[in-house]
Amino acid sequence: MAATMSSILTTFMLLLVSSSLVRTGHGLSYGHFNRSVFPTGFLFGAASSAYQYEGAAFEGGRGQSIWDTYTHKYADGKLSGGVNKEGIAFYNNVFNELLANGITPFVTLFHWDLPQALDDEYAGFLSPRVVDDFKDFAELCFEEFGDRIKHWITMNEPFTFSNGGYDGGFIGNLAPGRCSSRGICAQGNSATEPYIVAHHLLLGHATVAQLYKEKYQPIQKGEIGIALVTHWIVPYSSSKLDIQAAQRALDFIYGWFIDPLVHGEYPGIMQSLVGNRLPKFTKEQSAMLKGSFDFLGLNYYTGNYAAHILSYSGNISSTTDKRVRLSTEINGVHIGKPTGVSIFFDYPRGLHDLLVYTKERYNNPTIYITENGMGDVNNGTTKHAIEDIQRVNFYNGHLRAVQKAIEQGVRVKGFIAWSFLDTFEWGSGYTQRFGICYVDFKNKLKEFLKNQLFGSRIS
Ligand SMILES: N=C(CCCS[C@@H]1CC(=O)N(Cc2ccccc2)C1=O)N[C@@H]1O[C@H](CO[C@@H]2OC[C@@H](O)[C@H](O)[C@H]2O)[C@@H](O)[C@H](O)[C@H]1O
Repeated sequence: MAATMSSILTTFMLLLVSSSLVRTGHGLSYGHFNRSVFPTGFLFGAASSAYQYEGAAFEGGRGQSIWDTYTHKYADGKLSGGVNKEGIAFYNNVFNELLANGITPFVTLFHWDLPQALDDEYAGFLSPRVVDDFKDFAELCFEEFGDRIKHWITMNEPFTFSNGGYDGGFIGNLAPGRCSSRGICAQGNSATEPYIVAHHLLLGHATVAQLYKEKYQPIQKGEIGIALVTHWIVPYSSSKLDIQAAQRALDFIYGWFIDPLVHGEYPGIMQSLVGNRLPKFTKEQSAMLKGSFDFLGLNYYTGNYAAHILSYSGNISSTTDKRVRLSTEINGVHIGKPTGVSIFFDYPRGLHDLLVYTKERYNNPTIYITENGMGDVNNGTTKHAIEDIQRVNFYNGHLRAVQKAIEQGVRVKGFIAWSFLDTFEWGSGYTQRFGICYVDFKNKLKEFLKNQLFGSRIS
């Protein structure tokens, strides 16, 4: 199976902050708030991912991934099968072009598009065999690109891949579309498979991080990390049960991955509530996991309220195990300003609180915000879309939240917006626009800079 780079996370200079938006015409008067209020060297960027951006599903020697199967049904592989030289050439061109334009690439090795051949051969991340193939793929990338790529992210959101792909996740089903509900999924077991997949994702991450730090980092002088995601979770009420429920939700969503990375073990509450359905790390695996990152990538989109529930109906699953009811409103009042995505609300306080929580609970790690953004519904006019005032206000709020956390000692080194362009949004297709640049899907994918940000049209 030809190896294909799973995704590229690149940093573009995000002009939003550096243009210090002081415009009265649209009420966009933010006063003196621009990149100078951030530490010297603070990175601003915008993100992409291979499956969501590239298309060319059958070109350039590219192998099929589980997302090709998933979208083509509903909508490549081992190195022993040979290396796709066209793929290597493609990414050499991408990286060289970025660097030639003063852009620093952050490269994510796995952004959910597992080669279909590995899913066919041994059920992908349900098998420990994936760890060796992921290591081989990562080593190829370090060899081919490590002379120029100095910021590596092993994988994007292992939570979302585990929960969305194997438990009919919160943002809807993701590939490979396995879960317990036979009305939704043809196969799968939500009670066990999310935990098995997450376990192998963590071992894959730790194996690749160990390889890089032992064999490549001394020579290539780069850094390696992982990108995690969580909503910020607020207790639904001040009751002790709801306060405990909020912590439980964070442990089941965020702690599921950051605890093994920082402490070498799953959260205690997961071990007690999931029991023997939760895989166990050997002593060696625990030691390999603990501290297996130079930085943490954090993806943040919204806040949720958490209320305790005594029991749950339906299938036992990684979602119901936490015995929490998540919601986005209390008595009809939403946690933040609504966006074009019905489950995401503009709640910058949550990003601040998540950053301080991470500093205080997980030994103040180096952090990059590797994704933050809002979706608006793809049903307006192009003119309206490139005005994009709500997005400017969204980023203003979230950048201020980051700046406040930095002032409180959180070691945030960069902010990368999701996304550079409007793109394919997984289960939502092309119905939600997250781009800081507009793409006219009906007119040869013409790209537009946003008036508020850049004032003119490109290409
Ligand atoms: N979409 C995600 C996952 C965010 C949701 S996962 C999140 C964490 C969390 O606490 N919860 C709540 C939760 C947790 C557990 C159980 C139930 C509910 C989540 O669901 N991440 C990034 O978001 C970007 C925007 O994703 C869109 O978000 C809105 C969806 O409607 C749309 O389909 C999706 O593409 C993607 O394009 C990137 O590829 C992806 O890395």
